[in-house]
Amino acid sequence: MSKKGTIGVTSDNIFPVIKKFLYSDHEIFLREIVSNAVDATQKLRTLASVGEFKGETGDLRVTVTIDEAARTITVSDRGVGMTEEEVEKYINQIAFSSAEEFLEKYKDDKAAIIGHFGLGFYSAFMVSERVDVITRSFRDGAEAVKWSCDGSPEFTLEATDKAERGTDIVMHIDEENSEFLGREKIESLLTKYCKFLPVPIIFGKKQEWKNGKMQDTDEDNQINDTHPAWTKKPADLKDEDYKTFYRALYPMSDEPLFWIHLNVDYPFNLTGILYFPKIKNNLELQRNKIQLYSNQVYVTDEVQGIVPDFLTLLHGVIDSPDIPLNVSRSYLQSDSNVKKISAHITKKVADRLEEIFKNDRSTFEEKWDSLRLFVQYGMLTDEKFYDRATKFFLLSDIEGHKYTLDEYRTLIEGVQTDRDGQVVYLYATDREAQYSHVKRATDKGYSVLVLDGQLDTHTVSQLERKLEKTHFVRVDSDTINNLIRKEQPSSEVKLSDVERSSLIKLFEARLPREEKKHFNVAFESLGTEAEAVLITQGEFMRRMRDMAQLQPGMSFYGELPDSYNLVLNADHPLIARVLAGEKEAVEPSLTELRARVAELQAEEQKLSAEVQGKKPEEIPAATKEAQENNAMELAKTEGSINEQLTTYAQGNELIGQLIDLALLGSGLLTGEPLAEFIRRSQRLL
Ligand SMILES: Nc1ncnc2c1ncn2[C@@H]1O[C@H](COP(=O)(O)OP(=O)(O)OP(=O)(O)O)[C@@H](O)[C@H]1O
Repeated sequence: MSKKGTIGVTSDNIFPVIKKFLYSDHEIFLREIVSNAVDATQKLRTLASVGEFKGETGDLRVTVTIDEAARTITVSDRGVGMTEEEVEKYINQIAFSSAEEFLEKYKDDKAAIIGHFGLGFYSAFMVSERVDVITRSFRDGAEAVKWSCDGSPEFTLEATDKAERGTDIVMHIDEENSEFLGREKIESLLTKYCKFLPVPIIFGKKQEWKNGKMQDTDEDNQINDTHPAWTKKPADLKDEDYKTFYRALYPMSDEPLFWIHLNVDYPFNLTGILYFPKIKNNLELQRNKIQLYSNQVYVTDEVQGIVPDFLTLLHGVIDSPDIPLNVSRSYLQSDSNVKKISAHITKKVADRLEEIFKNDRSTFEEKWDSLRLFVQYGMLTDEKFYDRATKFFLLSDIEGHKYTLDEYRTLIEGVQTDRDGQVVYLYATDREAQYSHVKRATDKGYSVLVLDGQLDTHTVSQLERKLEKTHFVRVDSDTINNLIRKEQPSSEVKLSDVERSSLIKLFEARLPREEKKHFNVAFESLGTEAEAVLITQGEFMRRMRDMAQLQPGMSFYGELPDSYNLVLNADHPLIARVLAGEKEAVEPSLTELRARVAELQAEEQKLSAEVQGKKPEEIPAATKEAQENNAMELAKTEGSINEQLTTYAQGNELIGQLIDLALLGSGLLTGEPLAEFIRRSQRLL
C-alpha cells in the first residue's frame, strides 16, 4: 500500500497561514500534540475498562524525545492508534478542516482566543517543515501506516513497520524554529503545559552532575504529577498536602493563608483549589496567579473574564472542561456557563471565609491584615460578595481589637450618636501622626478605628452608603467638641471683633506659605485644659482629595490645595497672652487708625442704607463716587493696621511657637521649619 493524495482544501495552501498564525505562540504546538497523545491513551484506558480492548494495556506513558542531529521532536504514545481509514478521516479531513475553520473564524481576533486552544494537530506545522504520523491501531490485525506531509496540501500515506500499538508524531523542525530542539526549552514547555496531565509524560532521563558535567541517570525524567491535589477528594487531603501543592505551583511564595477546594459537577464541571495569598499593600502585583486547566491540560494564567476581577487576586488552579476555550474573551464574559462558574466561585469564597471566621475567629483575626485588601476589593466590586462579606468584614480599633460591623455599631452607638441621630465612626489613617487627635478622642471615651489601607477611602464611602445613619469622620477633621455634635451647643467664643481680626492677622503672618497647603484661622472655646492652637482638616475635602489620588476623573479635587483650619482656643491663657502682648506693643500706635476705620465703616453703612433697594441707574453719581472713595480709604487704613500687626507678629516668637506646636501635633512639621522650631525652642528655654 502506498498512496499519494491532496488534502481537500478550499484555500490554496493554509500552511503558510498556520506558520504565521500566533507567531509568538508557536510553543503551543507541544501542548496540542502531547494532549492528543494523552487523549489517545485515555481512550484506550476507557476501551479497556468497558471490555472493548482485551489485550494488555502495558505501561501507558507518553514519551517526548529530541534528536538534534536529525532535527526532530517525537511524541510517542501507546494509545488507541489509527488505522489507515482513521488517518484519512481524522488527520486529513477532520483535523485539517477544523484547523481551517479555526483559522477562518479567528483570523481577525487571534490574540483574544483563550490559550489558543483548538488548532490541534495542525499546530505542528507552525514549527515543522515536515510531520510524520507513524501509527498502529489497537484493533486486532491492524497494520501500521505512515502519513507524511511537508506543509503543502500533498501528503503520502504508506504501509510501515511498527511493532507496538500507538502513535509516533515526528516533527521535522524547520530552520526558523531551531530553538525547539534544545533540551531545556522543551523541558520548560512541558513543565508549563503538561505538569499535571493524567498520563505520565517522560522526557529523557533525570540528570545529575558527574565528572564536571550533567549526565543522564537511569531514572526516567517524568515531567508531570498525574494526580494533582485538585483531582483528589478533599477528605483525602491534609493541610500539608495543600501546602505542598501550593509550593509546587509557586515555589518562591509565602505560605497561603487559607484555601478552598472547589468541586462541582452540576450544572457544570469544575474542580480546583484556590488559595488566599498574603496580600501586601499593592493590588497590581498579585494578579494572574490562577492557572486555568481543561482536563488537566494547562490553558492560561490570564483568568480575567472567567472569574470576577477581585478573585484574580487569589492563587491556585481552576480546571473546567465547561469553559469554552476557543472563543474570544469578550464572548466569554457573556457565556452563561462562565457567568454561573464565576458566581459559584464568588459564593464559595465568601462561604469559606465565613466558615473560618465562625469556627476559628482568632486565626481569622490574626490573618485579617493580609486578607483585608482582598475582601474590601470584593465588597467594592461585587454586590453579592458585599452582602456576604458583611458577616466577616472586620474593623480594627486603635488598640488592635477587631469587630464585625454589627459588633462595632453596638459598641459605639451609645456614646457616638450625634444630635441628628447619626452614628459617628471616628478613624485615624496614621496613628502616629494623628496621635494627639486620637488621644483627645479616646480621653473623651470615644473609640477610634484605624483605616490605613489602600482601599479604606472607598470602603468608608461604601459603608456610609450601605449602613443607615452612619458617618465616618477622621479624628483630626474638627475639634473634639465638634467631631460628634451633641445637644448642648459648644460654649461661645468671648472675643470682640477687633480682637478676632487682630488675632487672625497675627497668626496669618506666621503661617507656613506653601502652594499646596491653605490655612484658615478659626476660633473656638475649648476650655483652659485643651491645646491653645490646633489644626483640623475638614472631612469632605480631604476625602475627595484622597479619592482623587485613587480614581481617574476626579483630578479636579486632586489639584486643589490641602485646606486646613488653624483653630485658636479663645479660652487658653496663651492666646490671652498673645492678645495682651499685641495690645501693649501695637495698639497704642493704632488708636488713630482704628478710630478712622470705625468712622469709615459707619460711613459705609450710611451710604449702603441710602442706596438700598435702588437700581444701579437710580443711584446718583455723587453717591457712587463717595462709596468708592470710602471703600478705598477703608482698605488702605486697614492695610496700614495689618502691616503693623504683621511686622509685630514676625518678631513675636510666641506666635511662631504656637503655630509650630499645632503643626507638630498633626504631623505637619518637617524639614527646615522643624529645624527652625528646634532652634527657637532652645532660644526660648
Ligand atoms: N496521537 C494520536 N493518537 C490517535 N489519534 C490521534 C492522535 N493525534 C490525533 N489523533 C486523531 O486526530 C484527530 C484530530 O486531532 P486534532 O488535534 O486536530 O483535533 P482534536 O484532538 O479532535 O481537537 P483539539 O482541537 O482539541 O486538539 C483527533 O480527534 C484524533 O482522532
